[in-house]
Amino acid sequence: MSSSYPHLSLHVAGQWLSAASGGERPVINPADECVLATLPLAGPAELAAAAESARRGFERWRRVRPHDRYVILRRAAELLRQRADEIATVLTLEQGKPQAEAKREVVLSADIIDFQAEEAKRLYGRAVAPRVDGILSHTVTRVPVGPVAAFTPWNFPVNLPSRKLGSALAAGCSVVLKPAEETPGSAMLLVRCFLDAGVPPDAINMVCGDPAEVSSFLIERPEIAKVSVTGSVAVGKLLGEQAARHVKRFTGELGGHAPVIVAEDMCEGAGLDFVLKQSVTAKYRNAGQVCASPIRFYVPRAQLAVFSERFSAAARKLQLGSGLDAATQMGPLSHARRIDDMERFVDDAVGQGARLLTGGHRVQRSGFFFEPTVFAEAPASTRLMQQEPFGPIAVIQPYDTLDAAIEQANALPYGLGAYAFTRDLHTAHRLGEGIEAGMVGINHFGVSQPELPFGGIRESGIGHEQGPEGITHYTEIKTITVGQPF
Ligand SMILES: NC(=O)C1=CN([C@@H]2O[C@H](COP(=O)(O)OP(=O)(O)OC[C@H]3O[C@@H](n4cnc5c(N)ncnc54)[C@H](O)[C@@H]3O)[C@@H](O)[C@H]2O)C=CC1
Ligand SMILES: O=Cc1ccc(S(=O)(=O)O)cc1
Repeated sequence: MSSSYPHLSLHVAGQWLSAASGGERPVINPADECVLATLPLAGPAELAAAAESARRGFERWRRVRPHDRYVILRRAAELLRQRADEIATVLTLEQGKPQAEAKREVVLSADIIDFQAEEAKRLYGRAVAPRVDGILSHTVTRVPVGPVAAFTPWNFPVNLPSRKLGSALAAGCSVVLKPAEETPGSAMLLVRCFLDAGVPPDAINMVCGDPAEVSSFLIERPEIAKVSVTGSVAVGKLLGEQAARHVKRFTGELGGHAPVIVAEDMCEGAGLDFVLKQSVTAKYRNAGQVCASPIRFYVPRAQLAVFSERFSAAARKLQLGSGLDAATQMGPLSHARRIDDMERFVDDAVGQGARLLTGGHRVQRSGFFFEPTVFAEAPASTRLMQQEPFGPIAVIQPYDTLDAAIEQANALPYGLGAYAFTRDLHTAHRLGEGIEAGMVGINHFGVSQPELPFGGIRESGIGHEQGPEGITHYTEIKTITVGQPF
């Protein structure tokens, strides 16, 4: 147990619960496999209480004026900033990423909440002129959708709940949050910031448990009006189907398989240095466990050898270690399942003839460490070219023409993040328009910003988070039309 890691509780009906009817499970430090704490798990009794609480919390919170919601949420963001060091340490302990990355995540989360808080004041409606006599007014407004069941994964345990809590609360919704069981500590500290800032205790519930049981239970509850999930395509489809069965609103931020097209004009000199530095940093950030992480790098065939060699050399140099060590550039994967999955991706790619340039193995030490791995020329039939590895594996592919590269980039049934590098404005437009994805970054990887909508097309998801669009997914449109009484 670590003294920097908190005692874990669930938050149900305004109470912090250190024990619950679903039993308990350990939370593991992925850097050394030691137990950090014991997490209580909700059973049906706590889940029902959480849903009922969210109903009560909604009735109260929806009546808080938008300006007052804004003040409370800005305060929550400020508390998050004040507590950033403490929360970042907890995040690193339970998730593994380097502490500086964890701190950036916490501070960025505060900015996300701030932006959505501001949007609470801008949920504008409109007045429409009646077309017939006897009608006084038509008013179209946006109202909060109701209590939200929010499911978030372990790769960004503060950022992803902040996106959902920030937008839902700004809109006037209450929330039952189920953070990942692997990373509940930092989510719990985030929830505390909202409560300490003045969000009514009934309006935020936090439960952990068996993920499938919790989601099935909550989605069926009549109190829950909307389901919001960040996770795999498979889990998104499952929860989306359950939500659709009850005609409940649904937002899904699901997986991707981000391509990176490097144009010929960026393949030498300072251009190539720039692309490689940005690409290796982005690829191995959070050990590749990012839904918009670059995966497939497309380079001109004549440049394949040089690009692959330099990319692999930079990947080999990355310093692996505990996220608490300031020298660490890449931490462990977040849990043991990821290591097994990496090995399956590697075995399948090697078995199908992809060229393994570096890495490919679990690091022989305690903790869930996997070598930064680079493949080249992987057949389209490999699992690596079809499913997101969600880990530190990159694949470098040759292309013959820019149109062929765009075609390959668009070949998968996903479309979340996509990237391209060029110094030519005309090519930048051609790539920006030709690549099919929710977010296309040209000459940089920073597509996720609090001010911009974050979301995917095709199987990568439904709806957006962040930006002015974020809050709208937690509202319904309501029209009130008033006629003369006689
Ligand atoms: N889009 C994203 O940010 C994320 C995507 N993923 C994807 O998921 C794949 C597998 O991840 P793993 O953690 O190994 O496996 P997993 O699929 O068991 O779990 C992924 C996340 O979904 C949650 N989950 C699983 N089943 C659920 C259910 N029925 N209801 C509600 N929540 C559920 C888990 O608690 C966990 O947080 C990754 O390879 C990656 O492709 C995972 C985490 C985040
Ligand atoms: O996994 C999705 C995800 C989470 C966070 C970010 S960012 O930190 O805002 O860049 C990007 C993708």
